[in-house]
Amino acid sequence: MARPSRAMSLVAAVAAQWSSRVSSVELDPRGSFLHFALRERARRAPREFRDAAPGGPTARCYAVLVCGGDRVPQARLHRDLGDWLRDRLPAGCDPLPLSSYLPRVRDSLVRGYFLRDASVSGPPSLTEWVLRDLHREHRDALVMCSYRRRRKEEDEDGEDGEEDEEEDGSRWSQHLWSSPPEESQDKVQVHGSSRCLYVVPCEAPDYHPSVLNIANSDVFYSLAEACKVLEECRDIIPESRAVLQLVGQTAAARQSPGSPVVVIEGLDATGKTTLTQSLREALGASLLQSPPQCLSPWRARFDQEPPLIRRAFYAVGNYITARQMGQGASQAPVIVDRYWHSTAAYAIATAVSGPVSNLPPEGSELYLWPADLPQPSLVVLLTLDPQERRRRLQDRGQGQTNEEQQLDHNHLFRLRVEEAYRRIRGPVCVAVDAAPSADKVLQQVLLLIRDNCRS
Ligand SMILES: Nc1ncnc2c1ncn2[C@@H]1O[C@H](COP(=O)(O)OP(=O)(O)OP(=O)(O)O)[C@@H](O)[C@H]1O
Ligand SMILES: Nc1ccn([C@@H]2O[C@H](COP(=O)(O)O)[C@@H](O)[C@H]2O)c(=O)n1
Repeated sequence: MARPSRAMSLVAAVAAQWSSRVSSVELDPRGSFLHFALRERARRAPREFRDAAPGGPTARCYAVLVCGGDRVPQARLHRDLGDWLRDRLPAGCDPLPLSSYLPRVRDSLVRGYFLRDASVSGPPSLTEWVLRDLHREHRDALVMCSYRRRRKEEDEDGEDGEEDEEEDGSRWSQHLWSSPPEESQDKVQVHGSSRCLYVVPCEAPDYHPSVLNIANSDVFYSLAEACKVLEECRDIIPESRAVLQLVGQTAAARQSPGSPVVVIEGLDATGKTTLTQSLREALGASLLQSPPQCLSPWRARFDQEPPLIRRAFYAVGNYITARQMGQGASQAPVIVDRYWHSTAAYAIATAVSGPVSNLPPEGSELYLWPADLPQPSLVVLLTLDPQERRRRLQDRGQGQTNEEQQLDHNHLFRLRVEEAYRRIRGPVCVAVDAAPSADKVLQQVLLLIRDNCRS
């Protein structure tokens, strides 16, 4: 695993803020969460925590949070960490996505994994040995904690005289690993002071925790913000230099081209390629795409990267396409296959899990168009029912990208992408049913262009 290079500062900051932070564990991809907070006074752990935690006197849970170092190596460490843990941990100890954040505080979220260890062999169990190795190697980049059930005799009455009535203990405590765990006793040193914190109930957050960090981590609202990420990648991903060079050659795009610019959006296999080609012929238009052709040599490379880097690449692609739009539209109409709506909708729908209700609320600034990105004259969203889309995908018989496969397998993800498309503002997209024949869809879109675009 790659190591983030510097800074203990965020690690220390997170450790110092425990009693203000909320932890949210994603129990399954359908979006059910366990939320808990930490307090110094003894209290019962929330019911969901007790239900999720394994039973038995040696049961432990663990949290591993990635929060030291610069954001690029941090994002890559988080990506690698999940696979690393899955490869090494015993069966039944699957890493669950964990977010730790200050409620309603933008950019306060740090990510990691929550582990439930039901081993009867410990402590220390095999899981704990694996985590000790990890901690040794990434002490500057990871915050690690263990959680254990309290024995009845350990605690006095808790808040409001609440007693720990259950025989096996309904209180759980968190212990932060800051000294080498082998040397630690029951109470692990917490940045110089010895204390344990109790796992306590808390309110569910207003929105999905990831919403706090979407701006300029998943969705970039200016060329400068996207380029900053690629600049930070220069040494780790040499291909980012080539991409930055191309952007450097991109003169500021013109905001008001002469002829209409029409963007066609939609999920895979909804008929974008078919329609854009027919529109080109029908209107004598030029045809563009985002990401633009000139970025094709690097696309697969950036598709392997975590969202921070991958999304910055697609964001930059829109600005290059925008310049081409400005040039093309001075002569004839321009048709564009995907643009900003795709970049933002997929990014938001991936950052947020679970049902559509977990998306940032309608009207959120996260759906706003970047001020420095030229807007097209019209955005058409092709919609198709899932069965027909799957049939078209199968008929076409090409390989699918990971995200396409996810769309197929994950009904909720598809719904989130479609809803995010609809919520984006700048130009809003006009939905067109793509189920009729290709010619009928073409005729309908030609009508829309005639009614909505000045030439
Ligand atoms: N209106 C239509 N009716 C029936 N089949 C269609 C229609 N439009 C396109 N198809 C067929 O559906 C398949 C997918 O179409 P197309 O490649 O145009 O979609 P796409 O949105 O560009 O996909 P991707 O985003 O994955 O490139 C193709 O086999 C195409 O021939
Ligand atoms: N403007 C864009 C275009 C695409 N993406 C990402 O690429 C995937 C879909 O691309 P296809 O070639 O299959 O059409 C999709 O998963 C998006 O994440 C983008 O972000 N911005």
